[in-house]
Amino acid sequence: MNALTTVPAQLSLGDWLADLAVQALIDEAELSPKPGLVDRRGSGAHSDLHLGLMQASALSLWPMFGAMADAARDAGELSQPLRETLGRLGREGEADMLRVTGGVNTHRGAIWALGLLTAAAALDSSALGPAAVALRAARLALLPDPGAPAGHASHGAQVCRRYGVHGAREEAQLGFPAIIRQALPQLARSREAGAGEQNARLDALLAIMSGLADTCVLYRAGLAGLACMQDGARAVLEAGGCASLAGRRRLGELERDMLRLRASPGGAADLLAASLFLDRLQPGLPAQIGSV
Ligand SMILES: CC(C)(COP(=O)(O)OP(=O)(O)OC[C@H]1O[C@@H](n2cnc3c(N)ncnc32)[C@H](O[C@H]2O[C@H](COP(=O)(O)OP(=O)(O)OP(=O)(O)O)[C@@H](O)[C@H]2O)[C@@H]1O)[C@@H](O)C(=O)NCCC(=O)NCCS
Ligand SMILES: Nc1ncnc2[nH]cnc12
Repeated sequence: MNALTTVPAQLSLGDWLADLAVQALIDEAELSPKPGLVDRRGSGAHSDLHLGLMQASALSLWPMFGAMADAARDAGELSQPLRETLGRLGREGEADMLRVTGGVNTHRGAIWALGLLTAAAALDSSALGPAAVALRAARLALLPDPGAPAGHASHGAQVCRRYGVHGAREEAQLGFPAIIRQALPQLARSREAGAGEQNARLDALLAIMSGLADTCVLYRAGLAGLACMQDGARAVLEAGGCASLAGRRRLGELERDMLRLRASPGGAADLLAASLFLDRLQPGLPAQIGSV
């Protein structure tokens, strides 16, 4: 029994969804060994991040996810005012995150992906299958966000323009294909093959990395770095995945390459957290979550 399976009678839909979102972020951060990323072993390719900071950052986002879910439940339908509220809550959540981390960007992409998915889940808690939730999130992401600051050239915006790739915005607008077509099917296959839960989650991360245009990797290591990440991740899966000796050797090689390039797949990590969130939603609403 744990806090996720023992749902107290008083938990509201927003509290439940916020719990799942934060737990997914903590599970992602703690999952080890992840190539180039912060995990239980250390800081990966980062000099300003560590596990404690990732955990504190994840916890700081709980009120924001709850507020996004409540806003969506109250709105009851996809609408422009709801999109504007979510944008405002996302920016406020980002400011809270930066206060907690002393200005380090830990979870910007996760606020975006998990914020949309949390709101999408709350919009219709009778349809919590991954594809249905991702589709509602995509429809939210397609609505304009007039409150977004103009003229800010984020890392993602810079490399999307330079290399002509799709970044976090388009991933959401397309209905999270990296999650729906790569991560969740791989998670199911690896579990089915008896890989064990941690190896299955690592395999899901690698499935995302094998195709994603991760703008964090592109910003630090360019197209050659991105190709190295994608090829290396595919090689681990083709060798048998993280539960196999050959796959583990390939994972070690990928890690050495990522550290040499100072490349960290932060976008893929966010999408793994979003995948774990959708995976936990699949059984549907627990009976104890009612009209609170
Ligand atoms: C619309 C936004 C998504 C803005 O997106 P944009 O691409 O313009 O901006 P970025 O600031 O680059 O943020 C995108 C973050 O998304 C993650 N990501 C990257 N590639 C992908 C992808 N292909 N698909 C999905 N997600 C992706 C990634 O987040 C992780 O990386 C962060 C660290 O990044 P960065 O600071 O660039 O990297 P460092 O190397 O550490 O920096 P240096 O040390 O080198 O200086 C980390 O936080 C991870 O989370 C990208 O960073 C959206 O963000 C937006 O509009 N937000 C405003 C409010 C809003 O609407 N909120 C949500 C409402 S529901
Ligand atoms: N585990 C992790 N390491 C580095 N950046 C990240 N962004 C999201 N999760 C991350």
